[in-house]
Amino acid sequence: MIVLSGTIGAGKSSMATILSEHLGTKAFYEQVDDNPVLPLFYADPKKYAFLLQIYFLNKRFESIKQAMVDDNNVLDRSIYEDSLFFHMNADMGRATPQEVKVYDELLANMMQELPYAAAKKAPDLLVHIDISYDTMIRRIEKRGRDYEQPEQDPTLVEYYHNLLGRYDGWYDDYDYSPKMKIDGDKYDFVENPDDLKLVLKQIDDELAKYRII
Ligand SMILES: Nc1ncnc2c1ncn2[C@@H]1O[C@H](COP(=O)(O)OP(=O)(O)OP(=O)(O)O)[C@@H](O)[C@H]1O
Ligand SMILES: Nc1nc(=O)c2ncn([C@H]3C[C@H](O)[C@@H](CO)O3)c2[nH]1
Repeated sequence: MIVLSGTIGAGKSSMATILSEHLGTKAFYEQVDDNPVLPLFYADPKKYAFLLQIYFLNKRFESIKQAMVDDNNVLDRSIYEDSLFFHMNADMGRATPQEVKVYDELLANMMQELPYAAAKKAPDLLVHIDISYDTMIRRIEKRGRDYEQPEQDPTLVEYYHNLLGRYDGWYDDYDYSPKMKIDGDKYDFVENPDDLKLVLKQIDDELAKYRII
């Protein structure tokens, strides 16, 4: 299983489609447009942070179990990043210490089940798409989900800065599997075929290095 990571608008869903087609495997997407809790969370984060987290945890676990059935399926975001989101929200006062404790214990418990529920526990390769704040905002605007727009909710500027800041340390500390970074500012793998070729070559080389393909 290949897992994509990166902040909001990094290009994970786009890359999940591209990479799974390239490898002839399946993509497993994050539940976003059909997620009933996400708009509620953006409207009232304090009330809905915990519920949203349980929603994502449940859906993510389901996707991991399905994705791990066959080799080289591609997962749009890791379960570890959900925890990053929640801890950041908790530090912003949007979840109680009790909710954090329940979430952390539930996550640990569910992770212990993975070896039984699926062939193995960790991804084969983490592909992290790294983007700057400016690119993040441009992509969020380009995609146009109402509730993510800083124009509508100026508090999102600080939220997005915090999130990006946490991602740097998160990637450096990540050690569950081999990992690689893609420069999402430099390579427009969505609209530029030459950039796409270069990015796919970087991923193929890394997969070959670890004998994943
Ligand atoms: N490398 C890229 N070059 C140009 N446009 C891109 C690139 N990556 C993504 N985009 C565009 O940016 C927007 C966000 O991309 P996408 O939905 O794939 O991000 P994501 O990481 O899955 O976001 P989220 O975590 O919020 O679901 C889309 O409109 C997509 O077409
Ligand atoms: N609070 C919170 N916790 C998560 O685990 C999480 N995972 C994703 N998201 C939000 C970010 C994008 O708006 C949108 C799509 O990634 O969903 C999350 N929000």
